[in-house]
Amino acid sequence: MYKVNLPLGTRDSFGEREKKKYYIKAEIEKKLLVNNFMKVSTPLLEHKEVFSEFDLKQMGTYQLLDSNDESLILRPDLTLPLARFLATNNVKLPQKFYYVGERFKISKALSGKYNQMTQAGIEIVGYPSIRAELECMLMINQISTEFLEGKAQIELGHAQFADAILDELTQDSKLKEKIKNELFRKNMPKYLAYIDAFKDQKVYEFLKKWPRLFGNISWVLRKISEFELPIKAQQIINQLTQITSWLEQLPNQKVLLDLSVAPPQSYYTGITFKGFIESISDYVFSGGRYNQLLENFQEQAEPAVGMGIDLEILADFSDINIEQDKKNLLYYYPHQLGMVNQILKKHDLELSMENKLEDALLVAKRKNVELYVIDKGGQLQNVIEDSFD
Ligand SMILES: N[C@@H](Cc1c[nH]c[nH+]1)C(=O)O
Repeated sequence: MYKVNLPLGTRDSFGEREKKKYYIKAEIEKKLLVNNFMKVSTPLLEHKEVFSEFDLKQMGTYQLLDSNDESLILRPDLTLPLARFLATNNVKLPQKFYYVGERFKISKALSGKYNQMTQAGIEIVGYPSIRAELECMLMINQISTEFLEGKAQIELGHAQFADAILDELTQDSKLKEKIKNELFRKNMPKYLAYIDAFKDQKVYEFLKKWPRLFGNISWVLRKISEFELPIKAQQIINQLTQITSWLEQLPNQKVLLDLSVAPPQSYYTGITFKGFIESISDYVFSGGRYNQLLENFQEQAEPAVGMGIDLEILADFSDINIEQDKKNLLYYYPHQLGMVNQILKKHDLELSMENKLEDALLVAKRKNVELYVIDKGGQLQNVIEDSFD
């Protein structure tokens, strides 16, 4: 017997779930194509170096060897392959791109998570304007409204906020990393021990409150206004305050702010955002600005903003109902195949699979649809049950 069980962390997806996923994917793609996003498909496999940005072991990537014993990676992320693509193809910038594809990460055993996920994503490259971030957030709001009953909340952050605070305190980059680490993990005892060194400084009051500065946006902004921050940090706060006031105009959109969280990806350099629904821990949307990333692949940096959209979560948690019209059936004889071909161009019919007309009729009755046959003149005839009596 062949082995029939699947590798750990993988699954078959089929039937209603797969239909829902396909529908959502198609709707998102349609929206992006009409908005002039260019579709890009890159391979599942890339050279290891494309992901130098990541700690591949910690991330849990699949590594394979090609015929030259060279390490290849099953992509854990689709933004880095797109950056590699831009450096190797002469595509005109600025430009908006999108992709839909599989990504792979080995999750912890028994975590209940899958190692292969379909992700859609957009990358808006070459535009320094805040309009790039706003377009992503508008899209989160629209997808949430269409597929998640408006339940997705947006959580804003900034990849440089922590450095903007810590750069004013110390030049010791190792210490800065340690403080950030404990702050992001909300490990209070260790965090407090590290910041003790700055007890005599004005910013110490802020440092003590920092790990708790997340949640309702007006609450966080009110709290933070009690402190005098370094100029760069204050500029970030001003920018986030401004964006928040714009986001308030989106229908039904809850917005949160987290100033003590690690940026979702190491390559972000500016505003970051995640979209989540309350009942689940994984994010449906995750993105941010990454102005330096392209410099790793080519000479010139490019301003860029992008986000990933988790199609698995959308398929699992969307309650859209994909109503399918019931199709009437066509019973035909194999020698009528040419006529069938003509008829299907004009009529929306499903072909009966039964060999016998009476069986086809039984199926049609069970499905509560009409049954048609093709008469000698090539015309459709509705089959009336009495004809069998
Ligand atoms: N690649 C990121 C999402 C993203 C796209 N563009 C920028 N960020 C992720 O998977 O989290």
